[in-house]
Amino acid sequence: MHDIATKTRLRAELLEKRAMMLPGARSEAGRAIRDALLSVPEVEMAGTIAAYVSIGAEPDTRGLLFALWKRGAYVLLPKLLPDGDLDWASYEGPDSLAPGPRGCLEPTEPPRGPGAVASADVVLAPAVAIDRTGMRLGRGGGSYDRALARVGPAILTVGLVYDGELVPELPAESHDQRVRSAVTPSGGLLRFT
Ligand SMILES: Nc1nc2c(c(=O)[nH]1)N(C=O)[C@@H](CNc1ccc(C(=O)N[C@@H](CCC(=O)O)C(=O)O)cc1)CN2
Ligand SMILES: Nc1ncnc2c1ncn2[C@@H]1O[C@H](COP(=O)(O)OP(=O)(O)OP(=O)(O)O)[C@@H](O)[C@H]1O
Repeated sequence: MHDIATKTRLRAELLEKRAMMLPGARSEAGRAIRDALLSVPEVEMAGTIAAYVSIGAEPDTRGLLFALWKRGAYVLLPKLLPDGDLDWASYEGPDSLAPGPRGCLEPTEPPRGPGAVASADVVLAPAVAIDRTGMRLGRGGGSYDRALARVGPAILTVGLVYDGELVPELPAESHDQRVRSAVTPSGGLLRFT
């Protein structure tokens, strides 16, 4: 199979493009994505939302996290486990974060276990690219493949990407989990199902 090599190459190309973005692009994209997500009905209704703290050149999620928290939603954030799986703990504002592995900012609240993601009404996932079927390319740890496999079939899952990262087709391996929607700064929420 060439799929793994294709994914590795695509991931490197797309991350290189992100690294060349102008200063301000991350926060501008983050604001557009925040505004789009805050008006999605499932997000407006959600009691619990699984999200993540952006790192590197990802679209900035910090304003979104703050807005969700201020609105009274229970926000769960991932903590990377040594085997690549994700544990989850609650966000209690910007001061409830501390540096974790791989450049991540992680919640300092007590972890609730890898199964806690199943209690979320909406799950937001980082992505490097998403295709027209919802297939998602991540950082290559398989962390979100494992987390998304625990999420019920009726739950809205959303991949967050820049405009140019919605691509026609990504290679799919058997363990890959699709997201049910993607959000981009210019396109807003795009549902796949
Ligand atoms: N913001 C964010 N949080 C996340 C993820 C993610 O992709 N993004 N993860 C998704 O599974 C999990 C953590 N897994 C990660 C795997 C690899 C790297 C990584 O390659 N880090 C770079 C530095 C960051 C950058 O500059 O882009 C590195 O180590 O070189 C980061 C997180 C859970 N939390
Ligand atoms: N359920 C699982 N249990 C253990 N390992 C897994 C599981 N799912 C995927 N993996 C492993 O994770 C590795 C990376 O897979 P892949 O390239 O699809 O990650 P990704 O979706 O890009 O990354 P991520 O989900 O962390 O953002 C693969 O080697 C795969 O074997």
